[in-house]
Amino acid sequence: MLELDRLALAQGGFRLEADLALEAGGTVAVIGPSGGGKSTLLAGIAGFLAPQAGRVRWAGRDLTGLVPGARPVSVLFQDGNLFPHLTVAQNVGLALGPRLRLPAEDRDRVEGALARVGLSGRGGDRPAQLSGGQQGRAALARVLLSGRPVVLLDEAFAALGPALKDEMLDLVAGLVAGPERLVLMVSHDPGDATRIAARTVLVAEGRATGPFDTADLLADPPPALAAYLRAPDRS
Ligand SMILES: Nc1ncnc2c1ncn2[C@@H]1O[C@H](COP(=O)(O)OP(=O)(O)OP(=O)(O)O)[C@@H](O)[C@H]1O
Repeated sequence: MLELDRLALAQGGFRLEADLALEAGGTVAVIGPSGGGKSTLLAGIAGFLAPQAGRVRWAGRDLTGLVPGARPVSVLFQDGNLFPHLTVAQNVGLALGPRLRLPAEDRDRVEGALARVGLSGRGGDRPAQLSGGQQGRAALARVLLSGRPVVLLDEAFAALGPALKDEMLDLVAGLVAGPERLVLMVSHDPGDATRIAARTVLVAEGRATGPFDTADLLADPPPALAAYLRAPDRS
């Protein structure tokens, strides 16, 4: 379980409070108005942003004082998930540590992770030789190989076309979001939440609240979310 215990996060003059708990297993969508604090929330969980108050716990372990690399957390952003000068295999292998020359056993594990995301035999390529969707798959392979149970996706697939994005979401639901893991997915598209996230956290008006049943929340949204969902351009 991920616990955000009376957490208070601040960026400049912006302040976000969160006091909620999320059971492991499956995907939780994070939705809310632009500038509402979704990325701030993920930064607080990942450890990029130290809280003003409160604790972050995973499986009962207090993560609050830990640097990002020491947390059981993987993060995927919209861009910049792969180092362009490294091969795909080296990028994926970073999940096992900072070494670029991996022992044979680890090379096998990298190849196994690539196979799971449909990239068998592409380990020697550079990221630029892969399509956008394939780059997303390679980043997911690194998440899988890292074995870190909390996976944060911050608009990770927003740049992909609708069909490719759905493919990536299904890959997340099928491969990443196992019973021991928790995937938190920021998205501007309520359809993403409906597709793979049974639960949703709402981030609006300075608070992260929930989790709510996704279908219930979208069927009867509170005013701040309703106004956002009605907006013609939610990006
Ligand atoms: N580095 C920063 N310094 C000062 N203020 C910041 C910083 N980063 C974010 N903010 C402010 O914090 C607030 C929340 O931003 P955040 O990026 O968390 O929102 P968001 O919900 O992820 O937005 P979007 O959906 O547009 O990506 C905004 O008002 C933003 O201007």
